This record gives sequence, structure tokens and C-alpha cells, in this order.
Amino acid sequence: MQTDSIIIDKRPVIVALDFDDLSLARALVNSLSPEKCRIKVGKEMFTLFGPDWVRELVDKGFEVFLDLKFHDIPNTVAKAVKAASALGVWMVNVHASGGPDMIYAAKDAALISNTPPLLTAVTILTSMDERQFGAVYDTGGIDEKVLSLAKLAESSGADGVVCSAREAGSLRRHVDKHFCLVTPGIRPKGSAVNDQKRIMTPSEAIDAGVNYLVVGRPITQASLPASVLSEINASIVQLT
Ligand SMILES: O=c1ccn([C@@H]2O[C@H](COP(=O)(O)O)[C@@H](O)[C@H]2O)c(=O)[nH]1
Repeated sequence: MQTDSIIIDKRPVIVALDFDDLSLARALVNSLSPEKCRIKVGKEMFTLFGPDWVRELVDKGFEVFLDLKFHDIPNTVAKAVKAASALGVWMVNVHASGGPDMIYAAKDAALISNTPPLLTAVTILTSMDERQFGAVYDTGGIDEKVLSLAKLAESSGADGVVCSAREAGSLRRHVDKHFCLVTPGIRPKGSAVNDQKRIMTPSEAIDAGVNYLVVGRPITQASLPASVLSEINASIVQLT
């Protein structure tokens, strides 16, 4: 994949913090630098520790992706995005399947902030394979659905999508070069796959045209998380 026309961030790794213990999460964060990565706070930590935890990370200088995947009526999602934006986060997200009105409302709400976060839309979860997909959707396949949801997200004002790196090559041929691709399901060679189904290595993902790599357990469950992050950064530095 020709990556020269795509804007590739110098810090493409977003570390997914999924912890139920604040002290452990703090210890990990203290071993990381905002110059080397961003941080993702998801449903578990936000439910347990709330906005204060997000503010703490922002105050430490991290750009935070608040991954709450809003999916509701436009008015409710807009108010949730407004509240998230007030925390000073860098990225928020919604489910693309919430539809164009919901995505527009989310984008409008984000833009009210003095420092508007990027708005991304989740396409098909990276934990789904064709069998899981078929249990939810009657027709088509994952690639086709990810593409149609990405086009919907783009035409409804989102700044990018959350998808798997496996779809990145195809998406790159159909979306604007500024439209960002955020990909969980990243697994360095030899890492445990866990519950992820559509995976790629960090270098494969960057080569496919991904902008941001979401990496959780391969870093957070490692005995030396900062070393794993450095190895991932080193494996992609020649591509960025
Ligand atoms: O499609 C999606 C959307 C979000 N996620 C989130 O990303 C991380 C991945 O963590 P790993 O430990 O690297 O598997 C996790 O917080 C998910 O909630 C996703 O995996 N897939």
C-alpha cells in the first residue's frame, strides 16, 4: 500500500487501558509517556472511575480516546458527546449503525467545544468473524458492511471509523485521505489473540493505511509494558 498520501501520525499507538484496579492502571500510566502513545479509556474504567480518571490522564498530558461507543437517539448522543468534549478528550466515538442523524448530531455537539475532539464511528467490532456477523445481519459480509458504514460515517461528518486493519486497504480506496482509520485487534507476532477475531500486526496495519493502532492486552498484560510499546513503535517507525 502506498502510504505517502496518507497523513500518518508520529504516535500511532493508542494504549487501551482496561483495568478494574486504579492503582495498577496508574502504575502503568506512570511508565508511559504522552510523547510515545495516546491512551484509550473504555466502558470498564469509565464506569468504575468516571470522569475524574479521564481528567487525571488529560492533566498528565495524554491525548485520551474516550471509547464509550455511544448508540442512542440523536439528542441523547449529542448531549453525551458534549459532556465528553468538556473533559478535554482527543477522540470520542459512536456506533455508525446509529444512523446519519445521530452521527451529525454527535459531530455538531463536538464542534461546540473550544477544543473539539475527533469523532469516530464504530463499524463492525473486531471481535466478530463472519459467523458472528451472520447471526446479526441477514445479508452481505463484513467487508461490504464495514465499507458501507464507513461511507455513511464519512458523509455524515465523522472524522474517521473504528474498524479492523484487515479492512483498511479497501477503505483507503474509497474514503478521503484525511478520514482516519482507528484499528483495535492489533496483535504483535506471537501475542495471544484473546477474544479478537480480525487481527493484524502493527506493521501490517500501518502498511495497510491505518492511522491509529489500538493496543490493549499485548501491552497492559506484559511484564514490561513500556518495552512492548517501544518495540511496537520501533517496528513501525520506518513505515511512518
Ligand atoms: O471493534 C472494536 C472496538 C473497540 N475495541 C476496544 O479496543 C480494545 C482492544 O483491546 P485488546 O486488549 O488489544 O484486545 C478494547 O478496549 C476494546 O474494548 C475492540 O477491541 N474492537
